[in-house]
Amino acid sequence: MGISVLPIVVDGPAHEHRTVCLEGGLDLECGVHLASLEVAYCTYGTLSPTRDNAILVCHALTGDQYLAEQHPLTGKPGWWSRMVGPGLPIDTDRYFVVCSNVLGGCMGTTGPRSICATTGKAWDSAFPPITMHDIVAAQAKLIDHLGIGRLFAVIGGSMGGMQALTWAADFPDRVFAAMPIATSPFHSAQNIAFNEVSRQAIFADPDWHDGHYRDFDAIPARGLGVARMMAHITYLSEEALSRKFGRRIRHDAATAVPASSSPSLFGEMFEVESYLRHQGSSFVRRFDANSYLTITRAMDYFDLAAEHDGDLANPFRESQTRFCVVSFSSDWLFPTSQSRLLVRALNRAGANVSFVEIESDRGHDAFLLEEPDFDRTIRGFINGAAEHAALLAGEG
Ligand SMILES: CC(=O)SCCNC(=O)CCNC(=O)[C@H](O)C(C)(C)COP(=O)(O)OP(=O)(O)OC[C@H]1O[C@@H](n2cnc3c(N)ncnc32)[C@H](O)[C@@H]1OP(=O)(O)O
Ligand SMILES: N[C@@H](CCO)C(=O)O
Repeated sequence: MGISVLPIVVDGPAHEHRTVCLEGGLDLECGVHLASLEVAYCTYGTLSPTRDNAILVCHALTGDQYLAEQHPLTGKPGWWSRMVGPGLPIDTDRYFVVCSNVLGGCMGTTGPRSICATTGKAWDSAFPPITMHDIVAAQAKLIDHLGIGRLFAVIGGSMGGMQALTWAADFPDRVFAAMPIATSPFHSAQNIAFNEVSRQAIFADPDWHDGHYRDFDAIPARGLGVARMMAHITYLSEEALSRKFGRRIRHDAATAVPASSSPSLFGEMFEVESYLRHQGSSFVRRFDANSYLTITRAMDYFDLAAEHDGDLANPFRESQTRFCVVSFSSDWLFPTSQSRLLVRALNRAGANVSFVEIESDRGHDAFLLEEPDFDRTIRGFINGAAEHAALLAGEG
């Protein structure tokens, strides 16, 4: 197995960034065999001699492995820097934390930008369709490579929560505790609809070139930017947008973030428009359109009950995993009602499950923000699971 190790940087908890080429490639659910599987990942903390302290953190749709240190493209802190580190709720003094870029991504793990072994060219839009099971299977190969049998915990928000659930369903003996956050056991019709609008925005961009835009030295920046603008609205809430911007007009419209195509009508724009343009244009600088299409599709396919004879309890029967399901009260993208469905199914399956709805008016992305109750919930669940593990070890 080939490994490249990037230097440790000292802007967060001690960590390593690596890309590993995993032998044997990966058989995808669609029937395609990926001859080469590379996984880019970051680790924080130290694996215990008994290898029982590993926490896998799974990222959301546009996240990546830069969990708790500076992002190389944006220069910003890792997306969960406030959650992962020494003494933080996911405490790197106690736990060995792993976060990998998902299969299909664009930050080093095999995805549309990778070279197809058969053609010798980048896959681009010919990258095969993948599922949440494929994403998790690639992570499982990484966890094997790290010599970890059972993960102490798998934690993730949004699409990261879909991965946490898939881990518990596909590898019940390898997950001691699971925390699916702001997520759902299936992607709803409304969410598929939003994804489809995003995809159509990309396809409508004249720089799309059937997904082979890189051959034309182009990127479908307008389409991808609009896709992100639209999606970003779904990550917030009416309250959050009203509080941030209300109906305020941006008076320095001339110097505001430019629109990707047309000028602002009437020479002025609302602050919220400027904000969304900023979100769209900064996203385009860090993400690839084909990865966006690949991963949104994987989310759309996700439906754990449908795969198990229509009963969501089925994948969790016999499960020994401790679950803590977390939702946010103002999350209308992955509403609490979907978490409740999951909790009911876990109860029917006889699983060990707790459920917390965090009061927040900041919408879906609240899981990325400062929410003291949420921090306490994560810390409490991890501590409780550790006590349980110690008890079991004592009994054994
Ligand atoms: C789980 C994972 O894997 S993480 C997923 C990938 N990461 C993300 O999705 C993070 C991107 N998302 C965000 O930044 C989301 O906005 C949030 C909700 C998480 C952050 O919320 P907040 O910290 O409240 O930041 P906010 O939403 O106000 O956005 C701040 C940005 O908007 C800009 N901004 C704010 N107001 C305006 C305005 N009127 N006009 C233009 N830009 C504006 C700020 O300058 C800042 O820009 P920067 O990010 O380039 O520094
Ligand atoms: N804002 C996060 C969560 C979306 O579910 C992301 O872009 O990945």
